[in-house]
Amino acid sequence: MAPPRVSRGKGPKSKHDSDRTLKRKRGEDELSSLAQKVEDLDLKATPKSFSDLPLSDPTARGLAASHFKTLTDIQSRAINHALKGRDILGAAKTGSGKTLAFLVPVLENLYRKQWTEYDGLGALILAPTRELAIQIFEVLRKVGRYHAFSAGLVIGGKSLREEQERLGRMNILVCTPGRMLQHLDQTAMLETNNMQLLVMDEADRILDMGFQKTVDAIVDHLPKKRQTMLFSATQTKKVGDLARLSLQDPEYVAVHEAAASATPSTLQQHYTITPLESKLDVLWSFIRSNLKSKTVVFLSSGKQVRFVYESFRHLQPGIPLMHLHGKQKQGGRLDITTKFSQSQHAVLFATDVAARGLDFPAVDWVIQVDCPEDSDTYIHRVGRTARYERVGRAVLFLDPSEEKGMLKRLEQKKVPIERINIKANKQQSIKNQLQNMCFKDPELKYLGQKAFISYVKSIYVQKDKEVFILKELKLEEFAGSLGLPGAPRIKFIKGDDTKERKNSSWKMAHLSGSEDSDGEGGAKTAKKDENQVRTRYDRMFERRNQDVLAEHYSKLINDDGTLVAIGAGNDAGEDADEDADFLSIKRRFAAGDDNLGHVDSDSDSDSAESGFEKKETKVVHLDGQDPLVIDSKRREKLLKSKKKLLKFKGKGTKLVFDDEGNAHELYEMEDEEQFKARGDADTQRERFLAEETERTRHADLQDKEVARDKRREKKEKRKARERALAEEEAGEEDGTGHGLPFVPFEIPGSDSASEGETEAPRPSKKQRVSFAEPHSDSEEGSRKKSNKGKQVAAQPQIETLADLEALASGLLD
Ligand SMILES: Nc1ncnc2c1ncn2[C@@H]1O[C@H](COP(=O)(O)OP(=O)(O)OP(=O)(O)O)[C@@H](O)[C@H]1O
Repeated sequence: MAPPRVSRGKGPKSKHDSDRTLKRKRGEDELSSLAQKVEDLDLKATPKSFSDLPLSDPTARGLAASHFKTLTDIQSRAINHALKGRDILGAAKTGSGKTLAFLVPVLENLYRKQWTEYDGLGALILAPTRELAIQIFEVLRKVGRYHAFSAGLVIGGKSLREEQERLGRMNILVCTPGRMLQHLDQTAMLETNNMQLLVMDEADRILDMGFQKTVDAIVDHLPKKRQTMLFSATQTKKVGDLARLSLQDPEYVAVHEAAASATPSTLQQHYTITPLESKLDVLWSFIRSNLKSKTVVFLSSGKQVRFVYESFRHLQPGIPLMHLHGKQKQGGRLDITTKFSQSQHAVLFATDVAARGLDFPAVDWVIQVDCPEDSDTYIHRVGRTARYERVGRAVLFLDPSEEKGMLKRLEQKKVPIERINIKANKQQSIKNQLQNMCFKDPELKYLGQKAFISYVKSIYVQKDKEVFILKELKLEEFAGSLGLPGAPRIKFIKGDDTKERKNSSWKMAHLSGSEDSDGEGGAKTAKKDENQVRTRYDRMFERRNQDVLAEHYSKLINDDGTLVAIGAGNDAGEDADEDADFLSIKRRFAAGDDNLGHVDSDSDSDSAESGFEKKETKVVHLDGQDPLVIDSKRREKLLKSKKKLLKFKGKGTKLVFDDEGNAHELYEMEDEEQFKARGDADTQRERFLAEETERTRHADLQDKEVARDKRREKKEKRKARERALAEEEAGEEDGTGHGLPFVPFEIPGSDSASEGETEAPRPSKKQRVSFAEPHSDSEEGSRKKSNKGKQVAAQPQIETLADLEALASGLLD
């Protein structure tokens, strides 16, 4: 409870007191009337605009300032229920406005609970990708600009420590699951026992296999009693998922379940039968004939994206090209999303990292060059166009082997899609150009090889074998279409591949032969080559590619143990030997430095004869270690440092003495019979692990509890102090006594002090609520102005990429 305020002033004091009491009273009245309206909400009604909803003034103003007036279907059906605190399972088409459907209730429900800085974390919003989290955060900043909550973005990419320091102050967090879990595990300042709302955008993606465990662990940290909202464009009512999130009697708001199709009606969807080996030609022809469009092109892997981007860039199609995939650095990814959002005409090559949730404005086309893994992914990909009542077109390239299976899947999901044919006269082949480029540029060729391998691998691992039939793909031709002289061999299809090669035409065999000269042929064909006449051109080709490729072969193997390029067996073996040589210690040593260990020397007579400085190769024998060959100046120096040499010496053994003074090893084998009596080794190991895990978990919980208690105690004391101070200062002020409690929507990176604000007194809950109301006293104008100034200053403008990066790359930089 706030301590009684000490009255110090005279005459005007009582007037201010009564002003303040009046305002507080008005705030309370408005709040209770708002709560009553929410209570009375008719859940069967379908409101048309935001003004039909019982919303607080700050939210209503935020929505109006962001030009949101009418409600979309999902908003109209979900917000009512969510305002009443019900759990929601929301499914609606892509681009239908799901973000506001959960953000508005988050703001409102915390507002009605009079949430303040002291109440800690009130709402947690999870998104599957960093980009989506940033996007949600941006919308939150826009519509929540008149609220006084603090909000943060937790997406990794910044030091955990920096984030930790600020997390304790946040009311709303938008985050990716991995990073959030890290904080929940490690940040004692983060209190979640009071949390009110959990939201998951693209919930099905978050709940799929990759994130399941993380989500389980996050939910473990959250209070059981809370409101949970799940949203996605393709949601199922998986009982297991709902149970793991402890959803309570959720309202299932599925806007497209009743609809005739699962995709927006403004979206035209087509597919074309394009054999794998013609895909790049068709894509190129498409891009060349749509230079005045904005297009997103989906490919199955980051390596594919890189290769297509790099090779098309060389070919200069006459439209800006960009690429986005998960392996890019976060800064780069943001840079590209911003650039593509701002572009009028551009092509973005992307993996599924861009498939969900990203709201690129005005995309005309979505081209799916590689078949999506399932119909849900298809729906999310095409959803990058035709967003919020805009028109858009999507084309899916299907290999003949994929047609039947994929169309069946799409039909099951109510996706209306029609076949189109590519006009033959518009088609252009770039195969020769690609081959030429790969020939001249070994790096590009290497990228092509990686792209090939990753594509084949992606087909191999696909679950839906009715759609993805590896045997039916013409891989040699596909490799040729990427500009490669032959298909890199892949271990898991070795059997098929060998058979195929045996049966392949002479021409194909010849092609593989020429690959051999390139260092890519198999051992068999290499032998054949010895008898063949090699032209000068062949030799030039060999020389041109040798070095770079030799390096890349080893990479091909190292990156993924299962993949081997043709002929890499030989070459890689050599490389491996070379590597081994490179790593072994062979150094020169000048005599006289045998301060550690025993030294054998072996003089270099050639160098002595030649008159150069005499050097010796020596071998130092260290106790219990392999001998060290000393043959370099660096090693000479090293030998002078006992400390450095210590790392080459064996570690001492620690002995323990029993009561009789007998020495024992620290760990000794126990009596075998005794050991066996306790059960077999596996059971004992499991038991030991279980006990240790439990012990650690228990200790961890205790540590956290202690840390939390300390923090809570500190916080209570601070609160009491600040309340007293606030009351006192409010009494001394001439004006209304209401200050901006703390920076609204505190942004990662914003520093309120640096924006010229002095420390504002901490308000009580009641003050915060009444702050949202217009001031009516004589100084209202000036106060309003100054507050407005603060709000504007505190709302960082995202104009440049650097701003966005600063915003995104972690919490409160
Ligand atoms: N009530 C509204 N009035 C006008 N525009 C809106 C409204 N609600 C959302 N929008 C706009 O519609 C677009 C799509 O919204 P949003 O990103 O929330 O869609 P979504 O359903 O989450 O899509 P996805 O499933 O792809 O994530 C955004 O540009 C947003 O600004």
